[in-house]
Amino acid sequence: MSKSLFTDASSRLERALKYVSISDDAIERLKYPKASLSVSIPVRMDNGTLRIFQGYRVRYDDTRGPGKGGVRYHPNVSIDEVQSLAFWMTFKCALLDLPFGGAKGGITLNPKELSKAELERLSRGYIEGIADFIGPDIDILAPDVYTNEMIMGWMMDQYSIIQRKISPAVVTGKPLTMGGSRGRDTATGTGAFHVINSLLPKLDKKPANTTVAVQGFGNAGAVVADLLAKAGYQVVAVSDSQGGIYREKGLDIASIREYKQEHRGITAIYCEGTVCNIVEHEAISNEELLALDVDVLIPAALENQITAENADRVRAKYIFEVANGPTTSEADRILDSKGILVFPDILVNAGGVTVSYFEWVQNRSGLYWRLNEINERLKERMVTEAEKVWSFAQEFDISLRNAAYAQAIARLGEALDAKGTRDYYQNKTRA
Ligand SMILES: NC(=O)C1=CN([C@@H]2O[C@H](COP(=O)(O)OP(=O)(O)OC[C@H]3O[C@@H](n4cnc5c(N)ncnc54)[C@H](O)[C@@H]3O)[C@@H](O)[C@H]2O)C=CC1
Ligand SMILES: O=C(O)CCC(=O)C(=O)O
Repeated sequence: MSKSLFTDASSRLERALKYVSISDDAIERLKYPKASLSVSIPVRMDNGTLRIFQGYRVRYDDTRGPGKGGVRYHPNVSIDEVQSLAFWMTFKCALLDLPFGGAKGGITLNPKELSKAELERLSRGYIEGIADFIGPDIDILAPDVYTNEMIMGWMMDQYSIIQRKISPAVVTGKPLTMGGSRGRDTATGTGAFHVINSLLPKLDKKPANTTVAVQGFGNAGAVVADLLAKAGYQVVAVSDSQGGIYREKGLDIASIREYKQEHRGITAIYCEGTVCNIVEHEAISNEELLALDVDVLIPAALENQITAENADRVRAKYIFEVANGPTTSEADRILDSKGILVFPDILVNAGGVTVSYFEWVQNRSGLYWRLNEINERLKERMVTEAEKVWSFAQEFDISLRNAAYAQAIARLGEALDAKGTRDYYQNKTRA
């Protein structure tokens, strides 16, 4: 039987514990999710029938602050996946020193099959189901795969209706007009760009002689591809769920982004003003993209993409994980034995939750920041944490993943011990 995603995810905790000293009580607490909720969501479809959808929210840990994490709409969403994503959020928020714990949510569906009205009823129904489990000081939602600012707006509105007060801080990634933050839509890709652009020079890589392939051309992948191309990197391949495109001379990412917005798919296109032409390229599968002979590979779609089955075929020198959990722990060992450096998800994709934190702060203070203030603060945080992970890995000669986890675990251990085990309270209530 294959390992569950959560078993695989938690093996990262086990491995990194070697490099940090925290109490046995804290270790035990970190092995289990604090609370999980599963809800059935009845939705009246446009044709009059009633359909029941399955939704989840898991709050993995809230020792350092309220739970924080996105909501995914995807056919493969399961409690195992949501729990793993909530686990990763816990270590990500601790690594970036954000005053949040980790949480995540999801609904099992193919959102492309629903009309806009059905999606709205579903999103509001999800909030009805989990309203008692979330809140600005309890657990705060955000976008993830196949959810966006429109959906976040509906969720925030529904929560406010239930509470009978405007509660913008319960959801981040909202439309600007509903209290969203400038820069949240591009934050994940922008944060990843800063990590890549600040760490590659340490490996003597300059943009012009660095080729890049990006798997997943959504909110996270398209933005990082665009920023890398603008900075002079050679982005030679990109893909979405339908497959990918490869062009040895490099792709015009800005034109491909525009094309994708209008047509939903991707093609190698070059636009000058209003004139666009499809340029010669090779159509490749997602599997082929992962095996391209490039310097940098950026998985930015889903988990479990680089596994024991295909890790041996990876030829990139550096992997920057923009997706959550794209590399399995067995694949990690194979990549390591081939000398491929993996820059871990909990560092590389943390720009999204960092600007979500800024949005939450703005909602609570009522004072809204300019885009350049957001981007400067984001850059400063990402570069600082990337440097710390890099130096820790160098100092102890360990993988970047172990270095990132060790630092996050140290912060979590400190917070768990500061709260104590609450034995006194529990014994008293039992007596
Ligand atoms: N949106 C955010 O703020 C954050 C997202 N992430 C992670 O980044 C990854 C991507 O998320 P988003 O860009 O937000 O989602 P999105 O919904 O905006 O885009 C997903 C992209 O992946 C493509 N895709 C789906 N299945 C694929 C497959 N099997 N192979 C190749 N491409 C596939 C889709 O066509 C789409 O282009 C996820 O792992 C997510 O958890 C991580 C941190 C923050
Ligand atoms: O912005 C957030 O709160 C969380 C984004 C997210 O789901 C993630 O980082 O995986």
